[in-house]
Amino acid sequence: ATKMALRAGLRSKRGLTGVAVMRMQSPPVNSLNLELLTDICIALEKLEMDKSCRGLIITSNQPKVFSAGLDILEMYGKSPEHCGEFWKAVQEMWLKFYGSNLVTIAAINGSSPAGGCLMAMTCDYRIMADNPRYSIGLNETQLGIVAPFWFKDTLMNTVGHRTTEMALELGLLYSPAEALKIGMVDQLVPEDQVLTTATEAMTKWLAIPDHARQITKSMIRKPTIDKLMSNREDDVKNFVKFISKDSIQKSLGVYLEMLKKRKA
Ligand SMILES: CC/C=C\C/C=C\C/C=C\C/C=C/C(=O)SCCNC(=O)CCNC(=O)[C@H](O)C(C)(C)COP(=O)(O)OP(=O)(O)OC[C@H]1O[C@@H](n2cnc3c(N)ncnc32)[C@H](O)[C@@H]1OP(=O)(O)O
Repeated sequence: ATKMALRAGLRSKRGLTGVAVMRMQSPPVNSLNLELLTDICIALEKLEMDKSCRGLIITSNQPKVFSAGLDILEMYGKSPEHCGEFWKAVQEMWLKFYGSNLVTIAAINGSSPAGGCLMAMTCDYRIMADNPRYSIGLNETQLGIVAPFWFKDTLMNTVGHRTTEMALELGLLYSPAEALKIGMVDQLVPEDQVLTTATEAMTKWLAIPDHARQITKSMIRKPTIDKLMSNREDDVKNFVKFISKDSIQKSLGVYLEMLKKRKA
């Protein structure tokens, strides 16, 4: 049987129709592996084609974690072919979310490093649980790897040039309060109110006529999307070449060990 990695459904509670809630549920930490990325893309594609759907809230069913980012095990000790397939799925997820016609809101109910932060930043609006134990940011350099240009562009479009320099070069993970201050997230609320607040925010976004909002969104995001679209294959090649290096594989191995030791 295939594992359901997420649930998506149209809700009509409290008069909010046409809004899907996608809950990532890939234990233990919603790391984005090929299966979860594929499930997310298929679900989003279906919603995008469903004329009754206007908005999507993405959240996590796992305690304390929104998403741990890309699954390191998909990039560690794997063949170049596998790494290439994986990277195409990461690109696909980003392209679908960043270019979505739906109103997309991230209800960030836990930590969200690296690819998890990227996913949240593709959304139109971000609400995070106000818990100082949680963190969010693009921490790739701390793993000895380099966030590709479209991760960098997404961050720059969200928080600006100077903050991106600091955030990316140092691989900073921010507390919710810090993330709010730099504009990485838009709102903080107590943990048990993240989803209800996302629903309230959605009402505001849905009050705008879809066509006007969609054209405006596309006008702002299209240049960034086109940049990857016209470089997809080279980006895959660069990734495979980079990730296959012995030195990079070694860094990933050390990082994985560190994660395990930290737990012990
Ligand atoms: C020139 C440029 C060209 C091309 C580009 C090249 C390269 C760029 C490539 C990729 C970009 C990468 C993006 C990423 O997203 S990399 C992933 C980064 N993620 C992290 O650093 C997060 C690591 N995890 C954590 O910090 C914590 O797990 C977390 C805070 C999320 C949750 O903490 P908690 O205490 O609740 O759980 P843990 O006990 O730490 O973890 C449970 C279990 O899960 C394993 N784990 C955690 N995260 C990952 C992950 N991202 N991938 C795989 N596995 C993960 C962890 O080891 C534990 O495993 P086990 O001990 O076996 O139970």
